[in-house]
Amino acid sequence: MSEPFRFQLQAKDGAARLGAITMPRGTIRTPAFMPVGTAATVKTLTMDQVRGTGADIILGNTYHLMLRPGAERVARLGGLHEFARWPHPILTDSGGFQVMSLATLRKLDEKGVTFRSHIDGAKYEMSPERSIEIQGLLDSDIQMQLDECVALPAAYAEVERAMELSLRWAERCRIAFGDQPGRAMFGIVQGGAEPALRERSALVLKAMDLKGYAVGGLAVGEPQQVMLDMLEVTCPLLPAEKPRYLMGVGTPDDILKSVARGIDMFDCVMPTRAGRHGLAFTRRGRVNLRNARHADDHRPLDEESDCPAARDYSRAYLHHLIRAQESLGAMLLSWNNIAYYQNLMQGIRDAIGSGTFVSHAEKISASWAQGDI
Ligand SMILES: C=CCOC(=O)Nc1nc2cc3[nH]c(NC)nc3cc2c(=O)[nH]1
Repeated sequence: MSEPFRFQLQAKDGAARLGAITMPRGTIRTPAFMPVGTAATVKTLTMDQVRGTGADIILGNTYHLMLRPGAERVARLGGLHEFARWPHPILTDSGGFQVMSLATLRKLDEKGVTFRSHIDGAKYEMSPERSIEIQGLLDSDIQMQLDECVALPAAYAEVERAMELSLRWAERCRIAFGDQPGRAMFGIVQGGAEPALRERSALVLKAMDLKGYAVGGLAVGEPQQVMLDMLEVTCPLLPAEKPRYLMGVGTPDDILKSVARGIDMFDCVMPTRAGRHGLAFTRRGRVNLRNARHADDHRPLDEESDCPAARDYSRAYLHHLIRAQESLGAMLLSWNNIAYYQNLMQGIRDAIGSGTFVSHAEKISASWAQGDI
């Protein structure tokens, strides 16, 4: 096979990049949005629906899957792609972030994190080596290093300690991952809102010559401008010929502004979580279907959409389903929102390809500001 993991930069428009990652299980068109498939499912949607929205890759969560159904069990069942019937690329997180936000009785030291399951209280130890082993058992295509992400604001010394630990863990993950053609391991740049720490983290990870680089430690409570400032510090220090992944981001506005600063990959629970709570993303802005003003509105969310959830159902019906807490409501809005995000990404890719990204981003943002829609 040709190069088993290849990132091609196809065009640039300012700092925005158009590219493609080619892997054995398929090609990921960048800038890319990765729907979050936490427990081997993109909540409420079939994988055919997810694929139908244009997604090239989904995200799986190591923390959830190691607890239930268990990494060894998923391996016995043929790996995550077979288990969940998603034959395309999957990126798995290392579990670190989830452990620190979901597990109880967590302890973190040089060797890794120890914690109790939020499901049954069982005790687990997660070292950098075990995190890579689990991601391999899941048959993950893009694996993440184990890292420590600190919530912001945080003291400089705390951010520095976590960043240096994450660098030592990156090296241990690099060694544990070894050489797996067709798979990739990404490093995660840490450093909080401190330019000097971001610079050190980026340069040390760059020297490890990894296949791709995530920017972590952001979208953890800081203002959007702080996040964007850290991207302007970090992205220029990362190798231009490697993909850059901004973790946990974000709203459509976050994505436009982060693409403009050199980010290639995104993941966020926003479209599916908001959908389950009745919030619809549309070309003209957000629509809260819980609101009674939709009770008699026979219009669909977007008559021009290629997604049935946006085109074929009245707002009145969606309002009814959400108010009645019918599961079809959560499914249709999650479907609409994932389709909206994928259409947003396709528009971004087309604009970078034609050198019109700046005006495209302005047009998209202006269309949201139409208020009452
Ligand atoms: C798939 C992700 C790979 O996860 C890891 O292995 N570690 C990791 N995950 C993060 C997830 C985040 N979500 C947000 N905001 C919603 N900020 C995040 C920051 C990190 C981070 O610094 N590290």
